[in-house]
Amino acid sequence: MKVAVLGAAGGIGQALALLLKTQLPAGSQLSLYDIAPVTPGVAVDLSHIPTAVEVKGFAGEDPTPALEGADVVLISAGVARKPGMDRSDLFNINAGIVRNLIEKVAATCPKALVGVITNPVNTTVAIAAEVLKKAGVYDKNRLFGVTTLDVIRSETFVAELKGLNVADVNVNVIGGHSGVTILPLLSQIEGVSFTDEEVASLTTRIQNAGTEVVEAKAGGGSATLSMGQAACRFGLSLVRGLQGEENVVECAYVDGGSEHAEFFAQPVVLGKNGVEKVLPYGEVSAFEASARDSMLDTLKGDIKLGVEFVK
Ligand SMILES: NC(=O)C1=CN([C@@H]2O[C@H](COP(=O)(O)OP(=O)(O)OC[C@H]3O[C@@H](n4cnc5c(N)ncnc54)[C@H](O)[C@@H]3O)[C@@H](O)[C@H]2O)C=CC1
Ligand SMILES: O=C([O-])CC(=O)C(=O)O
Repeated sequence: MKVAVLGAAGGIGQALALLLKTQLPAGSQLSLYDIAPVTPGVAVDLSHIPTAVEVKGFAGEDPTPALEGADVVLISAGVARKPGMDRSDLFNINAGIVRNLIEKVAATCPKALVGVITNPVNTTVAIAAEVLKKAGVYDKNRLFGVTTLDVIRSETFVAELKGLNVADVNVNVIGGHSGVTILPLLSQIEGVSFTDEEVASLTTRIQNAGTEVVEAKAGGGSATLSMGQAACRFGLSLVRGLQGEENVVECAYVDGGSEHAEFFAQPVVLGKNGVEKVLPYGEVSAFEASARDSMLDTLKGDIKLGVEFVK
């Protein structure tokens, strides 16, 4: 199994690479690429950790050598937010970065499962899809916006609030990955009840959790360590699916035939070809139905921006 990380010298990339070096199945290859010249050094550094995962690092303008033979590609290349910025403020720089990297994916490893972390995810995934379509290699089951950070945050915050063992808490988060498009389905959590005030404040906290980190880091970037963990969880789930494990389920932002929007985050079963099945997200409360319906204009606008960028 070969996993490539693009943006591997960055805050997320290095955390993710470390976790993958220690957690990928024995015999895997980890391929690290970033424009930063330090990247081969990051790979040498990681290669001294005694696990049966081979690490190689590549720097420079062309990601092709890093992508050859990749089964999974995780992309965190791009710029991160500073206080006062919205995720959509990253579009001007990150749209072009994602487009260029996906062009190389299309040419080098078109069958790879691709997880896009780079913000604004609602838009960069639409860009990736359009680039893959242009190249004639688009397979909607192989492209994912990584929204796992919203899931692990929801699980953490719910467990804290209710005094639960976080390992027992599972939360589906649907929609997209910014502001009001992030919708945790708190009403579905088994054995837990919330007051209306708790639902409203917890939902807002989960939607603004990225900003919470951006402000706390005071100009030093956005979430990197929790995102490294989230991306590792998602990447390992992609690998487990590819290896034929059954019942691997994650929420992800996919082109899954949703009635709501062209791309929509919801639970999917992962398998040998990526998305094996899109699962219904189940019953929602009146609060959640209203939040879902009122996010759709924003989400569709974000998607349209990505489609138009490539056209
Ligand atoms: N999906 C999600 O839940 C989350 C997404 N993010 C996003 O992830 C992205 C990366 O964040 P960080 O790692 O904190 O940023 P960072 O600035 O620490 O790292 C980004 C890396 O990308 C590299 N890079 C820039 N252009 C490149 C290119 N053309 N090819 C290859 N590498 C390139 C840079 O050299 C740098 O090493 C940001 O867009 C951020 O908003 C951050 C947190 C959560
Ligand atoms: O908020 C940001 O800019 C980074 C991000 O996507 C998150 O932490 O959820």
